[in-house]
Amino acid sequence: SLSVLSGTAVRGVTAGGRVFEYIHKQPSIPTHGGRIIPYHCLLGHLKFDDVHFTYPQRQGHEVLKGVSLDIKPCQTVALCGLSGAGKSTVASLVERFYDPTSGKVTLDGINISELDPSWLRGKAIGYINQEPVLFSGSVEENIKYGNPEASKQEVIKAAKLANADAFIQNFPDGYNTIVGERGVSLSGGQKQRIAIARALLKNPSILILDEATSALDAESERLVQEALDHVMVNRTVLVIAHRLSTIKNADVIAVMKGGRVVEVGNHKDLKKKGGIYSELIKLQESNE
Ligand SMILES: Nc1ncnc2c1ncn2[C@@H]1O[C@H](COP(=O)(O)OP(=O)(O)OP(=O)(O)O)[C@@H](O)[C@H]1O
Repeated sequence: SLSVLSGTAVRGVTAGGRVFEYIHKQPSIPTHGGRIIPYHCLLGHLKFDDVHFTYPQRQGHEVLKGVSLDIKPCQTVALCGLSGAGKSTVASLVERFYDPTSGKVTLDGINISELDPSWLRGKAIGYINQEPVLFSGSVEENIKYGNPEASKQEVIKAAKLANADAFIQNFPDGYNTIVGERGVSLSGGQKQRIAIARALLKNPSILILDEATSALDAESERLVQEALDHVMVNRTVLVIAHRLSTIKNADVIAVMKGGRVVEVGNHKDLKKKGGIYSELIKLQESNE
């Protein structure tokens, strides 16, 4: 028994070592400290000014090569382009997971490197992607993660706007149903609607949507899109788009290629222009 136990102990110590290595890791961008824009003054004007960026892990491969983009308050701006063009990297810089190598990203004219990252990510920006993370806990707790101080009424109101209330009420324990690893498993569309309810409770001025409506069946997609239409009102929205059909109504479409923004305009104008955007549309239509 002792010989078996010693093997287990060695494996435990090695695994524990790795866990503590992560716990003690210091992020190069501090998580707290810096300026905060009071909620009533925050407009949500995002600007990229000649931003160059190289991932620290991949020196010598510049991913953004002078991106300039002006996203006015309450505008919906969609980024599209082929895979690897740099769309998700733009979103990572908005959330300040990295700092640009040169150039700057500003929010209401303030360089985001001067802003408190925990405020930026926790209050100013909401992020919805196609694989939302749900924690082991009740549906209510999962929605409340967007704003822990919210009341039950506010949670229900957000769930209704996110088209989630009906399926939640159908669960045996309603809002107290446990989801995640040890609870009910939810479909992709249901998870997304919970994530949207969470974002509604958080009420951020800027919303980043990363491919939020892909990989769903038609009915689910309609419900998610309707919920997104509610959450997009009165906010600055940056959509990272792959399927062009979902971004036709965006105020501005920015087409990226090889780390640069190569075309900017609305759907009608870009289609008429006959450039890269119209090529992408043709490419997508021939694949469908
Ligand atoms: N964490 C990372 N470390 C190093 N290189 C990365 C990292 N993330 C992305 N890249 C590289 O940066 C480039 C741009 O990737 P990015 O994900 O921003 O493109 P994208 O347009 O969003 O692509 P997709 O549509 O496939 O998501 C690619 O060459 C990619 O390999």
